[in-house]
Amino acid sequence: MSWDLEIRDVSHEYRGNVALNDVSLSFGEGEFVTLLGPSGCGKTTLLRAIAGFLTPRRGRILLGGEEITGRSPDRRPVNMVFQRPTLFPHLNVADNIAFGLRVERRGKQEIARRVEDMLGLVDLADFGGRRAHELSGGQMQRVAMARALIKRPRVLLLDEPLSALDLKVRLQMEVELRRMHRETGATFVHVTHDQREALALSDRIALFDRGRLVEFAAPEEIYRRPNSAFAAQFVGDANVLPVDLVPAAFGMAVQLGEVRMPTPPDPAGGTRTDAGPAWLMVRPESIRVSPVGAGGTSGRLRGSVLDTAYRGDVFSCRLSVPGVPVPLKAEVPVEEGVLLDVGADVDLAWPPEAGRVLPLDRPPAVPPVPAPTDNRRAGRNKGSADALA
Ligand SMILES: Nc1ncnc2c1ncn2[C@@H]1O[C@H](COP(=O)(O)OP(=O)(O)OP(=O)(O)O)[C@@H](O)[C@H]1O
Repeated sequence: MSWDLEIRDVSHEYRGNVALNDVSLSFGEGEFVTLLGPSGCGKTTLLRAIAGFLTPRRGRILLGGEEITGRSPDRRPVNMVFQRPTLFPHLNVADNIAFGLRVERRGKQEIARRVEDMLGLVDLADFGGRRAHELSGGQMQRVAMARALIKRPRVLLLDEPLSALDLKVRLQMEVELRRMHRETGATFVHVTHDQREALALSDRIALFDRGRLVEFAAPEEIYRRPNSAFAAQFVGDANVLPVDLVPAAFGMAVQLGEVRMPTPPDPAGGTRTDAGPAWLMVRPESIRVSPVGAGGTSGRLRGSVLDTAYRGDVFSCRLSVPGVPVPLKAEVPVEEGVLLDVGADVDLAWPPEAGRVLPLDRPPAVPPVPAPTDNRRAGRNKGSADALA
């Protein structure tokens, strides 16, 4: 039997406040799926409905082909790990992990064997005798994982389990989570609003916006070929630029500010034929920035540097382009040594396939373009933030 998890037409409101709006999704057995989206978009509500902590107003949830929508949490092969683990303070790590099996009245030997397996799985083999207050945040979260996994759930629900941890521990735990997922073979359903974490962990990402599922695809697909301006901006913070599609000699052209360019090739094979406003998506790392006239880019698209931030391997910079109401974000590799003085004029270019035309579904949140500054103080981070200092 296959333990696929199916969410069918699920909607939920809290006293008239819509949290989930007709969501349908199915996860294959053993998949690692992340529910991603901004705060309040309904991720936790869906997780709680899968766990059995709430029954959605409408729709059905099936596991292995069997309906579990109204079943109590203890009667579904599902377990949950919370953002902040609550371990029993009077029990040591091994007893905390064993707790669920003791409630099930399993034999002593079986419990001891399974606890040992779990301590190994979460890499805490020598920690069985410690108390909760003798553990770091990351170690507590590992104990919580072991406690949830010891009952061999078919589905493990993870409610932002890494968000309270330091960045370094979080990165380490990401690797560990993937390993635990591989070793247990359970379906992992993980909630986060951190798009970087979702990209790093998931087989597929379900992206939510205001209670609706807006995209469900593999990380690379969402990153490279998002289907909406919202997805492009939420995952990876792409440039989403207002453009006009205008008829040209062969098909359509894209009018960006004062520059007209060919429409990017559409990987789906379709060709846009409807003229009018649209969004053009370009990732910051796809934009090549060069001094005016250099590198044969012929200066079709010219901008000036608004500000820069040194990030170790790249300079993140924002550029103002005439006729474009939002700043363009670009990442310039440090070794290219491009002079990025604030106010400097630069040529911008990107390969045609790096652009993507998106429908005008919803205006992305657009920060106003700050006035260029001529602040040229020494130091690597330059620009409008300095001007405020
Ligand atoms: N118990 C509740 N009573 C009333 N409204 C609620 C309740 N729980 C959640 N909501 C509302 O339902 C919507 C969805 O909430 P939910 O917690 O599912 O979002 P989320 O995406 O998990 O957000 P976050 O990332 O902040 O946890 C929000 O508008 C929230 O205010």
